[in-house]
Amino acid sequence: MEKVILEEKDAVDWIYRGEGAANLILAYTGSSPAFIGKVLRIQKSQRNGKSGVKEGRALTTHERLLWRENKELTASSNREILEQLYVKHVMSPLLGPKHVDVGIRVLVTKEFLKSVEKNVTCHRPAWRVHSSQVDVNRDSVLILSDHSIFPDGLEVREGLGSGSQCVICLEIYRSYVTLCRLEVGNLKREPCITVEIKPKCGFLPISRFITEENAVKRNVVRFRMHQALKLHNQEISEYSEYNPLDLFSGSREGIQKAIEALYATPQNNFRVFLNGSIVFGGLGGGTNSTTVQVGEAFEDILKNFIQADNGQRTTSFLQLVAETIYTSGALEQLLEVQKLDTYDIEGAIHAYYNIISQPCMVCRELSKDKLSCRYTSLHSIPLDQSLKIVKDYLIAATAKDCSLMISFRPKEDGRLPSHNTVYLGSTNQAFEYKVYFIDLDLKPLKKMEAYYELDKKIVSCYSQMVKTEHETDKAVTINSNGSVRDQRYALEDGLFTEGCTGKCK
Ligand SMILES: O=P(O)(O)O[C@@H]1[C@@H](OP(=O)(O)O)[C@H](OP(=O)(O)O)[C@H](O)[C@H](OP(=O)(O)O)[C@H]1OP(=O)(O)O
Ligand SMILES: Nc1ncnc2c1ncn2[C@@H]1O[C@H](COP(=O)(O)OP(=O)(O)OP(=O)(O)O)[C@@H](O)[C@H]1O
Ligand SMILES: [Zn+2]
Repeated sequence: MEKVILEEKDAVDWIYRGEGAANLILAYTGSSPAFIGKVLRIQKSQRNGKSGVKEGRALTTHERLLWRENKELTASSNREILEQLYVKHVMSPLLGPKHVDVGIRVLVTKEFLKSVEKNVTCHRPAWRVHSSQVDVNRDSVLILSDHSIFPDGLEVREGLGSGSQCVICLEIYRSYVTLCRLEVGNLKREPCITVEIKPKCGFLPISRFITEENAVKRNVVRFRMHQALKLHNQEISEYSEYNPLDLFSGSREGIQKAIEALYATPQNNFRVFLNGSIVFGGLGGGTNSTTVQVGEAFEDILKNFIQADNGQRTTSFLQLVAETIYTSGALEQLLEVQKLDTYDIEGAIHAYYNIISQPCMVCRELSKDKLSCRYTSLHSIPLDQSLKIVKDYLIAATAKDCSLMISFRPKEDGRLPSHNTVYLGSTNQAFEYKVYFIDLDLKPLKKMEAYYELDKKIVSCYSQMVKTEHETDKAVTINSNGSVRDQRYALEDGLFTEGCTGKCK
């Protein structure tokens, strides 16, 4: 595989699958056994004249200091290779290698990247096209397993010659393919359904470095507070019902509640794919991503998958997802990694200034009465301790931002199971499943100040919203179970004006 170089002629075999802020994901439609069942992860650059979303250089001087104990990382002179090494040597051991695909880098020509860019543009959400493009200055891309299919179930049908039109997907192929774009990942005998979840932070911080005015952070989970700011910035149109504390609760009931809430308000936290094609949730990532929800038709999509009466399939499917999360235990591992953030940004930011040997901007801004020795003492800790605090904070940041892909296929009697099995009691069906973490990127050290600023904005916006709400005594409804109804936060935009100081990013 190392010797392979993807050239212009190969671009036609790769079709748009999805994207996030930094990467484009393409699925393979060609016939090379080396690529069947794989996706390409290609880095993008911003359309603002900068050379790349993430700088081409590997680690900065201060990052070298930060990661000095991880020799594999500091030895790398190239950011792309570094990203992969970070997943391999830092995140994979922490999350469990069976849930992480480190991938393989393959060389690409500039013409390949240019051609890919041209081919996929019409499939990308316009707002993503507007803000980013394929970074054609990269000389390699990452090949990963396609987590939304079970490639060992593929049946290769008779190929399509160059110039022929496929009767299934109606595309005219410019080179020979054995699987059309819709067939890649399409299991002939049984369908594969994949759920993608971006769980975000699953615990309440208890750090003693959280100031009194931010004490609300100890009681309200970050995701829910962030919703207020996103609503204010019109990045979302309604308040999510999802509470990460439920998903990470470790209880069947809590997980089930979280999955139902994600289904009700998916935003960029929940997507469903059928044989690799998105059938529920937003395409292209981001909270304002193109919506391709199918509403009630989702029942129909589940027809060949969940053996239940019409109207009952979605419920059973959500049960299956919840049961799998409970059984796999993957989220327990993820939570442990997230909890490496023990100081909270309000503590870690001081250690950051120690590392970069700059006067602490936070201590400088805290008025004398608020500047307790709790913070000043952080400036006299040994450098090693500062390095550990910030390193752990950044690892936790990766774990708070990654996603989980869970794929299912019905278990077949004749086939030796190659994956774990989960049983769905309501339909009396057994499924094979696999669970993978994706997007385990290294967070740059220089983001620490932005993290601190965003944290302040989130708390400020949320606190202002609650204050206004109490003052106006409106929109608080009590559910039959006694809990306060979440949608009360979907208040008019005008209510946020005082507390919110700007954009969240
Ligand atoms: O800061 P957050 O919690 O909003 O997370 C960012 C995500 O926003 P979200 O709230 O999940 O919609 C954001 O997701 P979207 O682009 O909004 O889909 C990114 O994942 C971002 O990471 P990076 O800058 O691409 O490395 C994420 O930034 P990090 O904080 O993980 O660095
Ligand atoms: N290995 C994979 N198999 C199948 N689909 C994938 C895979 N990796 C990513 N995807 C799809 O592509 C989308 C974008 O990928 P990814 O999260 O890696 O991009 P990103 O730019 O790093 O995201 P972010 O905005 O969080 O930085 C994912 O949300 C997922 O739907
Ligand atoms: Zn300080």
